[in-house]
Amino acid sequence: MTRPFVKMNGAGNDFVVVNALDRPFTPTTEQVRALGDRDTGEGFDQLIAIEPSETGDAFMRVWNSDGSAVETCGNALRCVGWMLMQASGADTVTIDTLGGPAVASKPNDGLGEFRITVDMGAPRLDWRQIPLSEEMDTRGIELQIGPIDAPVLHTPGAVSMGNPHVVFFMDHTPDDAFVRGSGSLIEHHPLFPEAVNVGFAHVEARDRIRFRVWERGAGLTRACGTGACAALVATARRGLTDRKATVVMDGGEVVIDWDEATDHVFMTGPVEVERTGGLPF
Ligand SMILES: N[C@H](CCC[C@H](N)C(=O)O)C(=O)O
Repeated sequence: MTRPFVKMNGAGNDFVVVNALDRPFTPTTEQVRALGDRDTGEGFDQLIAIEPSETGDAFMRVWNSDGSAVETCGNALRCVGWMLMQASGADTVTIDTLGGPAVASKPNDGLGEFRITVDMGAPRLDWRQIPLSEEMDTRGIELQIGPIDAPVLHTPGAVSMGNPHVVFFMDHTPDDAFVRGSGSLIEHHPLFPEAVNVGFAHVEARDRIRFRVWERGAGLTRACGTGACAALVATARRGLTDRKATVVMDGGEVVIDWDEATDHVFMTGPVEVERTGGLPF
């Protein structure tokens, strides 16, 4: 019995999204890796399953392309939110994740129907919530990165959006070699017991960040929604940006607004449907 899926992306971060509302979907790590292979499988950054939820409109389960099951995925929350609103006609939906609930809504920003706003909830900023393996001020953590002695990599910020992020404050936009080399070295650094998504934020203005990312379990991707949220929070905490900024990533841009009254982070950005298909299980 094949399982239909929709291939989607949010700012170029791409997903295979399967419907598990009527039938459980429990892929093995090897099956996820095989599906994620861009040469021999469907190819994706993350595999997403929409499951029933007791408390929300649906539960979103996330696997990285390396097969690791993770807490949440910001760009996928926009895609799943769009799908659920298309199916129900609702203007807002609540999506539960292992990283906490998120509320997706239509931004009505006059920029068309393929844009969704997600209330990502409050950032988690205590060292134990990232988590880090020792107590530190998460506005600027002390990170020794082996052979790399690049001053630009000193005292990054650490933020959790339900998943762990470290954000480096760059004076330029790094090239692929730097993102791959530094990101792959830092992703499994012992300071991060659950590993970490590695972001590089080049603040171009108080309301504009050029952001590149090496994702935990997926490598260099064209965008990372939770990473964009973490970048805004980390740069705002350092006084480098206002609490609202456009985050420009390789595959597109999102607007991140860290609301002072609620402490919630709101992300608005694009959704794209690429194609449909069927999985063999
Ligand atoms: N690689 C992430 C999961 C996907 C997050 C990203 N694609 C997003 O849009 O937030 C992690 O291991 O925490």
